[in-house]
Amino acid sequence: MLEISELRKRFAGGPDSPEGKLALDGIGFAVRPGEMYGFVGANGAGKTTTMRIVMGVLQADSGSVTWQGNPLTAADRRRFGYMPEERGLYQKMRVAEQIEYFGRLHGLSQAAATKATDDLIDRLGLGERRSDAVESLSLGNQQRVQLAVALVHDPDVLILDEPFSGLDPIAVDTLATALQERCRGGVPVIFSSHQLDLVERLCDSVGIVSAGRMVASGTVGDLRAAEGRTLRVVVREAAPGWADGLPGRLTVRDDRHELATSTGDDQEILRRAMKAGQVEHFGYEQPTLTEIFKEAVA
Ligand SMILES: Nc1ncnc2c1ncn2[C@@H]1O[C@H](COP(=O)(O)OP(=O)(O)OP(=O)(O)O)[C@@H](O)[C@H]1O
Repeated sequence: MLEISELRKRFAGGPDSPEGKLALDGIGFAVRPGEMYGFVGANGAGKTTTMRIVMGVLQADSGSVTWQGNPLTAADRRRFGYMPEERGLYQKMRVAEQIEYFGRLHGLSQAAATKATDDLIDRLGLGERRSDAVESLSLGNQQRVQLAVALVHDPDVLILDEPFSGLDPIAVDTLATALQERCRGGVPVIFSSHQLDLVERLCDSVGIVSAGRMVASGTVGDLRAAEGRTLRVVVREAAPGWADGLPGRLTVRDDRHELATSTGDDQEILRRAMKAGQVEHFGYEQPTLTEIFKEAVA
C-alpha cells in the first residue's frame, strides 16, 4: 500500500510575498494494490505538488510517504511509473527508440526493453507512428508515448499527473484501458484530473483537495452516501408559483419546472406537483461526483 500522511509544503516567497505560499497543509491518503485513485481539486489546490513529493522531485517540509509500510526510498521510486505535468519526452527521438530508451534507463535488458516497447506500441495504438519523431505527433499521440514511457518497466505503482487532459474520447479509452489492465494486475494507480465524469467512471476511490487540504476522501459510493439523496421532480406546464414554500431549488426552463431538494415531505411535494401540471419525473437520485466536488470545495 502507498500511504501519504500529513504532507506540508510551503514555497519560499519573494519580495512581494515574504510569507511564501502554503501549498500543502496536511495532505494524506492511502492507495491499495489494484486500486485506482482519482485525485481532484481546483487549479492550484496542491495535486502536482503532492505527486512531485511522492516522486522525490520536491521535498516536503513535514509528513511522510510510505510504500509497503516503509519510508519510500530512491530504489522504490525507480520501480514507480510517473507521468509528470511537464511532459518529459525527447522531441527529436523516434517513438519506439524513446520507449526503449526509458526501458533501458529503468534497468531493463535490451531484449526486455524491445519486447516491452513492441507490446506497448501495439496496446496503445502507436503502430503507425513507431518510426516518427515525437515532435511530429499530435498531442494525443504524444500523451500515449508518455504513458508508454511510464509503463515500460512494468512499474509497482503509477503516479500520473493529468494523463487525460486534452485527449479525444478514443485516446481517453485507450489510455484508460491500459491503466485498468495494470490496476487489475495489482498496481495502485493515482491520477489527477479535472474530468470528474471520467474520474467517477474509472476510479474506486477519490480524494478531493482544496487549498492544500483534503476535504473528502473515500470510495465514490461512500462519498455519495455521505452527501445524501436528492429528490428531483420535473413538472411540465406547471402553474407559476406552484413550488412556493417548498424546500429546495426550482429551475424553470421554458415550460419545464425542475425542483431539486434534499429535505421536505416527498408525498406532499408529489401532490403539489401533480396538481400543478404534468409530472414528467419524480425520483430520488444520488449526487454526481461533480456535485460532491462543488459542495466539498464551496
Ligand atoms: N515552485 C513553486 N514555487 C512557488 N509556488 C508554487 C510552486 N509550485 C506550485 N506552487 C504553488 O503551490 C500551489 C499548489 O500548486 P499545484 O501545482 O500543486 O496545484 P495543482 O492542484 O496541481 O493545480 P493544477 O490543477 O492547476 O495543475 C499553487 O498556489 C501554486 O501556485
